[in-house]
Amino acid sequence: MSAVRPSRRGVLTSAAVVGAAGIGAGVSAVASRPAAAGSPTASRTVPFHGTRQAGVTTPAQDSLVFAALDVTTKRAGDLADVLQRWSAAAATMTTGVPVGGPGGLGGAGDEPPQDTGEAHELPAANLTVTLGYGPSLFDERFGLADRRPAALEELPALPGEQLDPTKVGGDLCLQACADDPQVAFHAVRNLVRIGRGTVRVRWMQLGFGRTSTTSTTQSTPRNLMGFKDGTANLRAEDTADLEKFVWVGGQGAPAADQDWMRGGTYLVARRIRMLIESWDRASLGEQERVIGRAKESGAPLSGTQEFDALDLDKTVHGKPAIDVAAHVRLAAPDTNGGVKMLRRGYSYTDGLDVATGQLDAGLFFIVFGNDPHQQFVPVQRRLGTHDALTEYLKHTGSGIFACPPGVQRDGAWGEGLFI
Ligand SMILES: C=CC1=C(C)c2cc3[nH]c(cc4nc(cc5[nH]c(cc1n2)c(C)c5CCC(=O)O)C(CCC(=O)O)=C4C)c(C)c3C=C
Ligand SMILES: [Fe+2]
Repeated sequence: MSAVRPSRRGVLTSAAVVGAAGIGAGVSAVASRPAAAGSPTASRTVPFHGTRQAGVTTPAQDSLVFAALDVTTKRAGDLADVLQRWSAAAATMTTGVPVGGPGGLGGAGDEPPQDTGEAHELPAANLTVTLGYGPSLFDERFGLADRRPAALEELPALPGEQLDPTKVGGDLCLQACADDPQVAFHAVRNLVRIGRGTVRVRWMQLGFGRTSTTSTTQSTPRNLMGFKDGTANLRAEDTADLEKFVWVGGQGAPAADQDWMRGGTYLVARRIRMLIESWDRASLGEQERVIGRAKESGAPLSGTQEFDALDLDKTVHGKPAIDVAAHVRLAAPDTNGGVKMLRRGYSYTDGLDVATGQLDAGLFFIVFGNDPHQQFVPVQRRLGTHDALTEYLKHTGSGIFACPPGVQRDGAWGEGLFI
């Protein structure tokens, strides 16, 4: 019998998780169930309750299930009820326990069990569930028009995007992340089931590998272009920058214009298809010029080590070491008025695009910030116009959501708005 060796990424993540206990929406080392063999991180739990929602600064887990939903009722009370039931179910599932408690898979033989069952005996796998409200939730249906924060405005049309109308918007979003894809899927599936009759899924995206680092304890993963992604990201340990750029009303950030959003953040999601076949035909030199970093080491083309700072003024044989159209030059805070963001995206594939015979795969880009129209939007405008990477990308899905602050132990999602 061959022993199953934990993957290198798994080992690193495990160490990371232990080291990161207490950071941000802290990861607790309390195991709710025995860890599955060969799965060193799987028994870890991330507390659902706290001052911040989990799933923002939590060390990025391996898998994502993202769902945008529409509210199908006009009764605010029905939605409040679902949000309360969602809070209880999410709190339970994040400890590795079925919806409805330890007996949630059983019950009366003539009724469906409270829990669908596919995560039974799987560990909690660092499951986090993060809720967001879309701008459309603040239309006339629930009388919330004057409660919409100014920053929660629909994204404008952006250069070069080719959005699929079936992958845009949503009244609500649920971001479930876990180190086991079945645990993440189980969470969204059960919440959708609880919401039946009040909410319905508008669009959904599965992600299978993190493309960012959100803690100094994590190693840098690679995206589907084969490049290290997340090197220059904001991290849970960058507390002053998180206050300034991520948390609404944080120190050094603009004041919150709605009390219910203080301590929350905004999530922008972009489904970005990579034109993988073209990329794979590009030479190594061209790929590195386009990104502005070396493929193997991840070092900026102006340096030698992954974490060397970008030197945008350095020239080699009279030419900029980092090309004028390189992605990192055009995305860097130094060339964008100092703007920073917390990237927390995932690789995705939806198999074959039968219309073209090419792979439908790329990056499900998720970014958190306290003022997306001054952060994501201007940077993306610039990238969409000048970035050499744009030739290899197609933005096909999009959404913006306000993620309220965390839920206290005796509280529920929807507080300050519906409850
Ligand atoms: C609007 C913001 C951004 C989008 C959209 C975006 C898409 C995107 N990025 C990569 C690959 C890499 N990005 C890298 C760095 C990087 N990207 C952004 C912003 C967006 N990227 C920022 C702010 C940065 C950091 C720049 C800096 O300060 O140096 C890198 C380099 C490694 C890293 O620092 O993370 C890669 C690689 C892809 C493939 C992509 C769309 C599919
Ligand atoms: Fe990028």
